[in-house]
Amino acid sequence: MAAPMCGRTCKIGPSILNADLSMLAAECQRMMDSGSDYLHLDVMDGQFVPNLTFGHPVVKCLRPKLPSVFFDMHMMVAAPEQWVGDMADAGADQYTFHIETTDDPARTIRKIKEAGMKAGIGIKPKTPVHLLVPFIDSVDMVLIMTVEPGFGGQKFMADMMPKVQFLREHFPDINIEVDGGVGLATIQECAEAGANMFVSGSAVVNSDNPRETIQALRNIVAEAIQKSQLER
Ligand SMILES: O=C(CO)[C@@H](O)[C@H](O)COP(=O)(O)O
Ligand SMILES: [Fe+2]
Repeated sequence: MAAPMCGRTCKIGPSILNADLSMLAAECQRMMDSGSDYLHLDVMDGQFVPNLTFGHPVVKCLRPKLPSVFFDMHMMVAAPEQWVGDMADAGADQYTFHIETTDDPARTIRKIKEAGMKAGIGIKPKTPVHLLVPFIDSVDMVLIMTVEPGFGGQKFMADMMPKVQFLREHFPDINIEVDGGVGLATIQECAEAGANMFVSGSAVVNSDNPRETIQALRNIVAEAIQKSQLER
């Protein structure tokens, strides 16, 4: 299962955005049966991103069918504080908002934690990584988007890796999640840069053998960690 990275475990969390959403619960179960560590659920409101997916009512239906699965909510919404209570009640475990959507990230983080969820903070490709620094110590995870948020199946943006490197160098023990275009051809550079939580959507959901793909992703990450440790 998950491998250690700089004191943090490495985890693979499929995004089900490009799954058959008419069979969402079954698709989520299929991903977990294939060896995933958690599920990354993309919530889009059509305002922050030009796409619309689902909200807390769907999460509320999923939770009893997947009682022990970690739900990593990627909240691509213009008003993240509006949905904190509903998502917590629905059974979300982690609530990741985008720093671009709030005038007071510290207040947003506080509200998420008061609701009993882990807090994640994310940035879009054009947002500089230094804006995250004041909040790193109060969140459970940082999300570095490696595509422009809104859709699955986009091309990985390798020029986001310096953001991951910066964070890992300055904050060796935080959870750093990468999200967007992460697959067999791109996960190595994510791991080498220092990410330890890997969202992979199309690469896993559309795979003929998701279990094999997830295991291959894990192997690439493990090799990258070993290589980086040997080079120290
Ligand atoms: O948040 C998003 C897109 O906005 C991601 O979670 C994607 O859904 C990941 O899918 P792939 O790029 O891996 O296909
Ligand atoms: Fe996402």
